[in-house]
Amino acid sequence: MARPLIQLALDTLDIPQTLKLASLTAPYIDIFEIGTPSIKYNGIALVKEFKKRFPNKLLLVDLKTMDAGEYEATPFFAAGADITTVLGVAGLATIKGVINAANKHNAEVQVDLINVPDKAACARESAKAGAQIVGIHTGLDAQAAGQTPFADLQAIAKLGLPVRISVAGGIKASTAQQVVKTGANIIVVGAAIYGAASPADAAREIYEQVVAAAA
Ligand SMILES: O=C([C@H](O)CO)[C@H](O)[C@H](O)COP(=O)(O)O
Repeated sequence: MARPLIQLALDTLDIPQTLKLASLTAPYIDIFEIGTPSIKYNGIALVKEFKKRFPNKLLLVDLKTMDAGEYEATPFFAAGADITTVLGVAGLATIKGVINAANKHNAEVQVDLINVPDKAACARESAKAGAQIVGIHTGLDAQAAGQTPFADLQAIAKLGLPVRISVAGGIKASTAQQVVKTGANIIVVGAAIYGAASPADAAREIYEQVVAAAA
């Protein structure tokens, strides 16, 4: 099996701290994600800064677009985003708008299935519309209420759709192998790395778990 990619969700608001985290963990990370709180707080300048500092990494900007898909996503692709996210609950017109923007910039779209009632239907429609990635996502607030992404990941993986599957929601070293074996192509990790005493060690441990599971 090809090794799934590891995505670091950078949800910290402080720019120097964010860039330091990225530098410390870079050997083990394939995709840097500028998290939703950070992109709202810091804006598009941070996208340009990341592209300049980490030209060899993929960059996902977690816009979680809800409306005006093409209009909102276009400047972020133009600034260097390789992937942006659009909410599944936004509906197909908005999803298609972000796909149009991505296609014009040779970039990709992730449809985030957070809080989508019928995730299978949304994943099918997103794949048909040309999205490259669907995201199984238990958000931070849902995690605090005890929810996990594992059952949804299993259900979507079973569909065998022509999209890559990303999984996010409290993933850590002890659950990394499980999500790889269930069929995730992109493993998103936030708090388990940025909240660790040693983010570099935490990232390396997750990398080793993903490599082992994919072997
Ligand atoms: O997307 C996220 C969340 O909605 C805040 O923007 C997180 O980045 C994502 O859930 C990954 O973080 P962890 O759950 O802490 O691993």
